[in-house]
Amino acid sequence: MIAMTSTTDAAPALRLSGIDMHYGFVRALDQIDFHVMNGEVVALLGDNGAGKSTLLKVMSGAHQPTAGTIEVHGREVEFPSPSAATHAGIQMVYQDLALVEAQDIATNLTLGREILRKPPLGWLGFVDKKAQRMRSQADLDRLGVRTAAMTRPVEMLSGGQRQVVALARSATRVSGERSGVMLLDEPTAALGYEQTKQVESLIMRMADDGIACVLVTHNLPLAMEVSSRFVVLNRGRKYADIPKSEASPEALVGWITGARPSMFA
Ligand SMILES: Nc1ncnc2c1ncn2[C@@H]1O[C@H](COP(=O)(O)OP(=O)(O)OP(=O)(O)O)[C@@H](O)[C@H]1O
Repeated sequence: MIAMTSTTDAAPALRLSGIDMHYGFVRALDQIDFHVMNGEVVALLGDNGAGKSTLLKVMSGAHQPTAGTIEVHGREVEFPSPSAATHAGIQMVYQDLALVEAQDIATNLTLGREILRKPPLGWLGFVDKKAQRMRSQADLDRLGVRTAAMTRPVEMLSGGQRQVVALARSATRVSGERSGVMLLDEPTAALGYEQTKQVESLIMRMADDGIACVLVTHNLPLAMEVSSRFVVLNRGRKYADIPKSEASPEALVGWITGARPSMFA
């Protein structure tokens, strides 16, 4: 259920306040405040077990927080399920796990937004494969993504190519939505140089289109390249919130390893 309060355009695309999350006796998140504006890429950094994935799962409706509130464009919301978050314009990239192996790239890119053939075949649910291929290719061209031929089944793609297709699919779903928020969990894990560069430019293009992006990654060069702000978690607490102008790789490593004192304790 989505509870509505007032909305303002200056409000963050997504804001979390006072978020606690427990796994049994483990306190994975402790009073986390977080926000991301439209057109901003926020890197969520931290050592193993810091709470990054848990926070992303709270944002995507996969986990319900023990305490705290979530707002989308100034409206207080509740995400009892991932579909409630998707309905509010929040897309989580599930990488290759959510692709349909036996189907081709175009079919995967248009899942849930199929183009039907003209009636009467369209009334019976027959899809227009040619139109789907053309739209998928146009979407990928617009996003600057190059993969295999649109007719290639996903099961014949490399792990890296699958990741790029999954990311592109989320990008096409979220683009054009005023409140679009993209959640990316390690989007370049297992990617080669060329595909990592494609993912970098895809993230920057989404931000240019006004999409709010939250990037969880251990890949500091990627984070430095695309992010406008860096939020560091440490043992479930927000440890630092650093604008790009103050961030250097050395400083970020210092915050991640806990060597520097907290600005926000
Ligand atoms: N399903 C679970 N059950 C119990 N504890 C969990 C579960 N998932 C995560 N945790 C614990 O919650 C804390 C935060 O884990 P989380 O996966 O969010 O960290 P992370 O920052 O994403 O780590 P990594 O970089 O290693 O993926 C850790 O102490 C972890 O052991």
